[in-house]
Amino acid sequence: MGRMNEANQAHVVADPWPAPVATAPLDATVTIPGSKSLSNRYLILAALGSDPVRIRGLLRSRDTDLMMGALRALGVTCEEDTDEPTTVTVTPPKDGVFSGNSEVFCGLAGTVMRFVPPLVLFADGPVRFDGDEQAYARPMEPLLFGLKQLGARVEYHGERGHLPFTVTPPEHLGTGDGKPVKVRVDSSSSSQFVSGLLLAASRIPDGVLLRHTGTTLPSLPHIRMTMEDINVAGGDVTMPERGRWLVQPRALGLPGTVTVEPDLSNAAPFLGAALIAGGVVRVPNWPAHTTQPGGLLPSMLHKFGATVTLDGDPFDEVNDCEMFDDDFNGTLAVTGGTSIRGLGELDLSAAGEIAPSVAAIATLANSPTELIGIGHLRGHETNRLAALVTEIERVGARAEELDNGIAIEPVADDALHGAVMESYADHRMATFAAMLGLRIPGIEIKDVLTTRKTIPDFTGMWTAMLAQHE
Ligand SMILES: O=C(O)C1=C[C@@H](OP(=O)(O)O)[C@@H](O)[C@H](O)C1
Ligand SMILES: C=C(OP(=O)(O)O)C(=O)O
Repeated sequence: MGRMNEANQAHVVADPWPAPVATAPLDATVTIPGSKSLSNRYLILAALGSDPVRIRGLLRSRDTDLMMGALRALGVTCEEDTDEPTTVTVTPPKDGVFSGNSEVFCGLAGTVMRFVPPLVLFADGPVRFDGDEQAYARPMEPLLFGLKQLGARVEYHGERGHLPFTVTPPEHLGTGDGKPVKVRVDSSSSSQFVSGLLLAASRIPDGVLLRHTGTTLPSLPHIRMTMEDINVAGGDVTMPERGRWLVQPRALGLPGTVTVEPDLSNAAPFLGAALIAGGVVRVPNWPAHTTQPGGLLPSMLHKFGATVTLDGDPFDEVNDCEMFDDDFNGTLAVTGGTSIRGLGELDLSAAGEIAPSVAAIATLANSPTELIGIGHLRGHETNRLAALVTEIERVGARAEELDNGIAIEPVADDALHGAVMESYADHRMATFAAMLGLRIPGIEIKDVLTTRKTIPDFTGMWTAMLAQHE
């Protein structure tokens, strides 16, 4: 049975949270917890190795607790340091074989439901996967189709192509003829199908040749992150052309200690606050080189009208990555101007997960913004395009759903008004509402604790940021 712990429960629903209004320009420094995407990749790669790996700066939130719960169900040990819960040592099963006849609970975590099923290829029996009821709507079929091409059997217990399901490992792995297994999947509804298959592929004898068959491919930085992390773990994965990956068979092993970067997508609401409330917000430990899509934020915030510096150097220079060593970390500082410029058309296909934060800034801009390339957000924690339109209109601004995105038309500040806003069990819809609340009095957010999906204490961090002002 999957472990019943706090992560297995969606969250405790309390009264709506009155979002604080910024009464003075900010002058805040905000330390952002570890990246969800890097934390959960390191946990998977450590589980696929043969020696213990110490992960420092691990995000401790619902999605990473669910990942550790999933790995424990498969026979992996995840042990947190007694005095530092963000340091966790992962020890893979002795013989590299994961425990079958087990159950994994995915909650609403895309990284758990897409990265863990491929581990069943190396298990000694079937594994049943389940999650929050809301997770039943999220697309799964392309990943499971990929696993079938690698020899696994899949049985659906509800709707075909969705949670809950059981994966049974194949009797033999690989082609046996010295050639990589050819796998074709349509990853247009989530990059996580490609990432999940790549993470496991190094352990398939003779390797894997993976091809994406769809016309669009979202979140390419997240796929590059997967490739980089696999290669850091001693793997050999290349992308000879866009939409095609070759994974050589390799024994994986992360370095003995790895350190997780701050979650740059979770930095977005805080940095965006500088534009909305005015003043300056600083985020320490900002990596000059990163595969996180949040690395696109400095240039985006600059276009919205912010002044952006890294360790005091102006944005134009910090954008020139040649200036910095690979492991350079600096303090990113974002200073708001007198008004926010709308961006016209902005393609967010590379960074869909920051769309709600970008939408909040665009709602308070002085001209329209169209966010495009994000049709796949309909399959995120909730249908984010529909949710954003509803919530933007709820406070009196105008928005429209497009085929592949959302058009936002700001209105005069005095046409905006407070409201009790829905969060749809979606951490980013809750932080979106908090951003609007900085400028619109009377916003209350239902179920704000849903932010625990990726931030352990969002309301505490938000209140502390507002307490630091000019
Ligand atoms: O691989 C990852 O860690 C992620 C990939 C993206 O998924 P999609 O490609 O489904 O948007 C992103 O939105 C998600 O938050 C995290
Ligand atoms: C889409 C997201 O999450 P998930 O990893 O559950 O897909 C997100 O965090 O914005």
